[in-house]
Amino acid sequence: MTADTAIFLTFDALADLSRRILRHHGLGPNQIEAVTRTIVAGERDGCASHGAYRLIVCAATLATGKVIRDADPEVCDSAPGLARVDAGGGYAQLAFERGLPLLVEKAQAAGIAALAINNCVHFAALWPEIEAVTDQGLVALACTPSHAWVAPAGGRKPLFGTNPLAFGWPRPGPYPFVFDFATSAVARGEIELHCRSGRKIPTGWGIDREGNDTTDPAAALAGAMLTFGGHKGSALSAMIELIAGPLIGDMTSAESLTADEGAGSSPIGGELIVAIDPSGFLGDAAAQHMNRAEALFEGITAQGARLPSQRRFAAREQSQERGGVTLARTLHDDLLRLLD
Ligand SMILES: NC(=O)C1=CN([C@@H]2O[C@H](COP(=O)(O)OP(=O)(O)OC[C@H]3O[C@@H](n4cnc5c(N)ncnc54)[C@H](OP(=O)(O)O)[C@@H]3O)[C@@H](O)[C@H]2O)C=CC1
Ligand SMILES: O=C(O)C1=NCCCC1
Repeated sequence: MTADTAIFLTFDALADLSRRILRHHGLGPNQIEAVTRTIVAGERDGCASHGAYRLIVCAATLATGKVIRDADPEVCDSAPGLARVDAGGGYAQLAFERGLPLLVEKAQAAGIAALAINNCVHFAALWPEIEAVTDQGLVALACTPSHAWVAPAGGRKPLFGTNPLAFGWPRPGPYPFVFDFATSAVARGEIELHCRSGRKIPTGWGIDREGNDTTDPAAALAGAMLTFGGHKGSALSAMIELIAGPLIGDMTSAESLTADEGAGSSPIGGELIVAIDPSGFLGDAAAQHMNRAEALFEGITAQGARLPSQRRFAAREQSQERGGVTLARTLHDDLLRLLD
């Protein structure tokens, strides 16, 4: 492992760098803005695997020709509780932004609604979307398949994606309750970052091509990743394959990898987002019951345990105080090279 120095970038400077890189690699203006918002948010919140590093992945994906660069997502009002966005082969971020108002309107009208994003390229963390829904006072759930990189518990060959599952609950104050995790032991991006910086990975994250435990990140990327929590993460991962794949008429992770044809793009397929309005079940009693939920959070933190996203929100506050983010110089250099 080699020592690395750091470089400070204001939020505007990082957004500007992101725009320049994405433009240089041919992405259209609306797509650039939506992607840039999540890149900056990820880095601001200390999410190294889904922040500025993703610009390297975006550039590689754009080079494969698998992203429709100027895709213009189309929203479709498909049923009283259902909305769809056809992402048109572009990134999921713009599709989500276009579909959000209809999802919120439907959840507020019916108490619950679901948004299916179809035909998108997905590389993002799910919490920005979750927070966009909880900002409207709604409970949120989101998931998406990826590429077949993860062995089912008891198996040794990749079948599932790293399939993130994210949940959000609106709370008084600035921050909702949010968790957002891969159903693999860790996001693939985290293993890629270990590979970049020459760090070993813990056992339990992946196995090599021969099915042996490995601490070598490159061997795990070439072999198979493992689910978190054994058969439990495996079952959740299967659920995500189903409800954000066939249920919404989109690809499983295995189908996404086949469609990739070895090009090395980010996953292609769909995402499912569900929004629930607490007053749908509770009417005027919603506030009273939402207060009871606060006792649960208090019960967690009173034991010295932390809430999921607490680290991320602390990182956000620190970034906001400083007005920007700190990037490893090696990463910054690699990003600048993307402009050559
Ligand atoms: N688009 C895609 O296809 C994919 C995207 N991803 C994204 O990758 C990201 C990282 O995933 P993953 O590596 O699994 O994430 P982590 O394991 O780092 O974190 C998962 C969640 O657990 C929380 N958490 C971590 N440690 C604790 C703790 N000690 N106590 C309480 N909560 C804790 C985190 O909060 P905190 O952030 O505060 O630490 C976070 O909400 C996610 O945002 C996910 O959406 C992953 C797979 C595929
Ligand atoms: O880190 C991961 O795992 C992934 N992130 C973006 C999309 C592919 C999987």
